[in-house]
Amino acid sequence: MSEPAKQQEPQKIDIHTTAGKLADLQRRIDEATHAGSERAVEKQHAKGKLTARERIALLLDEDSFVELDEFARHRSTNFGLENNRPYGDGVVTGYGTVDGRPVAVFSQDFTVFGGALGEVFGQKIIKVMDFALKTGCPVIGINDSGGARIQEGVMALGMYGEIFRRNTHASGVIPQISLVVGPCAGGAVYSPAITDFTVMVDQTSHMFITGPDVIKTVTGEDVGFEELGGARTHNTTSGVAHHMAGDEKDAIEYVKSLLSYLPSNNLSEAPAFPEEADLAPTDEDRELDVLIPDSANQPYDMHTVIEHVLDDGEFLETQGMFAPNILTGFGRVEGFPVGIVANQPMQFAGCLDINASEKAARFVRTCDAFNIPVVTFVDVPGFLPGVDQEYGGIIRRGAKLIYAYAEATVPLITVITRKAFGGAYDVMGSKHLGADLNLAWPTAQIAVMGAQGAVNILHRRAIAEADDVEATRARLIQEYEDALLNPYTAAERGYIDAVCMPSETRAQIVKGLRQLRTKRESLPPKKHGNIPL
Ligand SMILES: CCCC(=O)SCCNC(=O)CCNC(=O)[C@H](O)C(C)(C)COP(=O)(O)OP(=O)(O)OC[C@H]1O[C@@H](n2cnc3c(N)ncnc32)[C@H](O)[C@@H]1OP(=O)(O)O
Repeated sequence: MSEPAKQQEPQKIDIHTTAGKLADLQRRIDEATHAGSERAVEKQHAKGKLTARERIALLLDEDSFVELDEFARHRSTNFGLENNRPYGDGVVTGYGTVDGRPVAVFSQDFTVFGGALGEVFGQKIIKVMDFALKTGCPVIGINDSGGARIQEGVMALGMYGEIFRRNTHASGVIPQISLVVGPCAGGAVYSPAITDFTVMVDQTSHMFITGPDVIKTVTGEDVGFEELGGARTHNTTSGVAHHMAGDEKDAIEYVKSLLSYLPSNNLSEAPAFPEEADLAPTDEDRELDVLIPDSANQPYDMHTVIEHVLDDGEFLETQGMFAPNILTGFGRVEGFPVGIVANQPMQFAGCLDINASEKAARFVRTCDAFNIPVVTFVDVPGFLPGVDQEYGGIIRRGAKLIYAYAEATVPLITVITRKAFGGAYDVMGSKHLGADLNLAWPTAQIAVMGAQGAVNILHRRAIAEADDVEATRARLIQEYEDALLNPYTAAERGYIDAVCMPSETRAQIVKGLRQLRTKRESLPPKKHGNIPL
């Protein structure tokens, strides 16, 4: 249990006078803002962590924070809790602005009851979430907590359930961002998991359902906090987190950057800084004309393509450390936010696998929910082969990406830079799934499969019977490449709207997005779809 906050010297305040009542309020405010003991604050700082209020101060514009429920406190009498009733009950909630735009925030205070969530604590979070939903502003949850307050039992669990329900109802209506800057354990992890983005800090953030001790007892596995649920693990292995920050300041800056691309709610426009682009190809644009290697097996960095298209080359990557074979993130074109999805030939040759499919699907749905156009860059040789992929459910999990593109009604522009083979061609924002503008570079190869595989299947017998096997194979490969590995067969059928020079890509995307700004499309009415989960 936390130490009671250091009591101030009793002041001679006559609360029967106006001056006394004002002084009494001041005293209470002071008590509320110093709810955690000095020792607990020192411990917090010693761990390299900020306090709940310091975090809010860093996140919000100066002097913009308006606190709610500062004087709320628990009414629990279990285990002597009645002798320790700090104002605020261990969570600071309220609203304010980030870059002048309204947001709601809750910040769990580890210096009070280890940030553990009780009934009143939960009610405060619920209230501020409801407030955010009613006013249509993003909610940022700062998580640093020992989880359900043990002394309050089922009331704490009930509150978590209420929070999860609100997270779900707010999903796709207002942006929800979780900053995990300390422990977030047990079922408590499911609130951040439902939100749109989770940001963690290296070494000081931990998320897990069951901790190392329980795991050791149940399964015998030896694992430390960091390896089990640290920021690196959730950014590289589980995909739970979207960014690993070096410290809390960096984490908060990332949250602010994310907010700069997102609208306040699903009915409002994302922040834009319109600036008419110069469409004449520049020397920088022409760098793309020499990007694609002559050999189809040689990789290149898809970041280069993305940065050539986005304003000032600025790309805010999400889940940059997870499934690096696909890139997702935000940027601007002519000052308007866009979401980017792109195969990355530098990793697994850009193949789609389970992780990449889920990462991209979630991102496309986030963009669609918040009316942010999606620009997709395609260089995909297919799905990653492997028994573990099949057993892991690549069929149902890969299907999520199809589902995400097919139900998206935001402007969709797709550019095929090189390979678009097999089912992966369909999946990656194809015309057939509903993309509005599909472009291809002259280097595009749109086909059922690559030349080697195709020739082995189509001409197995001819190759086996040939006098010169290698020469025959080479000739057949050449024939296949010349006949099918190009963008023109697709262009003949209108599956590709235009084949353009790589250096024209930026101008094509600018013009396309201008035209699509008035796009309106709706899906058949239904309660909700049944995305393969
Ligand atoms: C639907 C949601 C269901 C759930 O949340 S189930 C999960 C329940 N929570 C847990 O199992 C985590 C319990 N806590 C811990 O393991 C550790 O406290 C934790 C989070 C790793 C932090 O460790 P340390 O940094 O060493 O800090 P510490 O243990 O000294 O804790 C600081 C003060 O906070 C208190 N505290 C932490 N978790 C609490 C809880 N759940 N309920 C009530 N009090 C809790 C702890 O007793 C300590 O108090 P004090 O400063 O000694 O007075």
